[in-house]
Amino acid sequence: MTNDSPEEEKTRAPCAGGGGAGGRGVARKNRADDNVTILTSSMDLHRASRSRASSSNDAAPSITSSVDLSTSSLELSIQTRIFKIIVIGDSNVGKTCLTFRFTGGSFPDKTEATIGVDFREKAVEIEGETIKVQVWDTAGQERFRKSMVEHYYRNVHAVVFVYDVTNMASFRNLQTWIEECNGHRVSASVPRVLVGNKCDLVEHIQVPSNMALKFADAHNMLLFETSAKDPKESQNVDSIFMSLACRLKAQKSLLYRDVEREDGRVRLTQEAETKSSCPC
Ligand SMILES: Nc1nc2c(ncn2[C@@H]2O[C@H](COP(=O)(O)OP(=O)(O)OP(=O)(O)O)[C@@H](O)[C@H]2O)c(=O)[nH]1
Repeated sequence: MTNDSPEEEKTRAPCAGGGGAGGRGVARKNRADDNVTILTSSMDLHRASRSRASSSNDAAPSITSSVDLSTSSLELSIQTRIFKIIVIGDSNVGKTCLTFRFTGGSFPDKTEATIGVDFREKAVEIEGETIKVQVWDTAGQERFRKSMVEHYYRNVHAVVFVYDVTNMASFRNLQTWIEECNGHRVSASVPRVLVGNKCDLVEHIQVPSNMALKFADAHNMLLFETSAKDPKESQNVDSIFMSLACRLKAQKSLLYRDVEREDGRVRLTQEAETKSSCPC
C-alpha cells in the first residue's frame, strides 16, 4: 500500500491517565525502566511495494518523507525524537486499519494484505515536545513477513499486539506472537500493549473482555478493546499509541549526540537518561 504523502498530522497529547486507555481501554501495569535507545533514522529495510486502495484515505499521513533522511533534513530530525512502535498479530485482525486510524484519522475503504511492512508516522506533542510516533504495520501472513522479521524488531521502542475480538483463533495465537517477540531479543522492559479490535461487531464477539484482561495482566500489558472502523472509537485508538508515547517519553530522553554515516545511512544515538515531568 501506502500513502506517500509527505504530510503529517500533529496531535497534542494530554498525556494523562497513566495507560491512557479510554472507553473500553483498560489500564494495567506500567513499567518505566525501559531502555529507549537507538534511533535509526534511515530505514535500513525495504518498504513493501504494494497497492492498497483507500480512496480519500490515500491522503493520510505517511512516514515516507521522513524515512529517507537526507543530509539536509538531518538537522530537523535531530530536533525530534522518534519512537518506533511495531504492530503485530494475525492477518486480518485490523493492524493496517488501526494504524490508518491513528495516523490519518480515518478508516480505509479497502485494504489488502500487508506485504513486509508499511510505515506510517504521526507527529504528536507531549508536554510541549514534538515527538514522531513511527508506526510499523507488519504483515500478519507468514509468507509476507519472514524475510522482514529481523527488521521489525530491531531497535523497537514499544510493541502493540492485536487480536480480533470476533476471532478466537487470533486471540489464541497471541502466545505465538509474544514468543516471536521475545525470541528477537526484545527486552521485557519494552512496553507492550494488547489491542482487541473490531468491537463494533458486537453480535460476533468471541473473546470475552475478562479473558483478554486476564491474558493482558499475565503478560504485564495494558488492554485496549476498540474498533478501527467506528469513528466514535477513534480517541481510543489514539490512546493506544499516545499511552505508549507518553510512557516512552517518561522513560528517557534521546539526546542525539552521535551522527554516524555508514554506507550512506545515518544513525542517531541517544545519550543519558533524564527525568520527565510527564504525569503518566
Ligand atoms: N468491522 C470491522 N472491520 C475491521 C476493523 N478493522 C479492520 N477491519 C477489516 O478487517 C479486514 C482486515 O483489515 P487489515 O487492517 O487489512 O488487517 P491486517 O491485520 O493489517 O491484515 P494483514 O495485512 O494481512 O496482516 C479489512 O476488511 C478491514 O476492513 C474494525 O475495527 N471493524
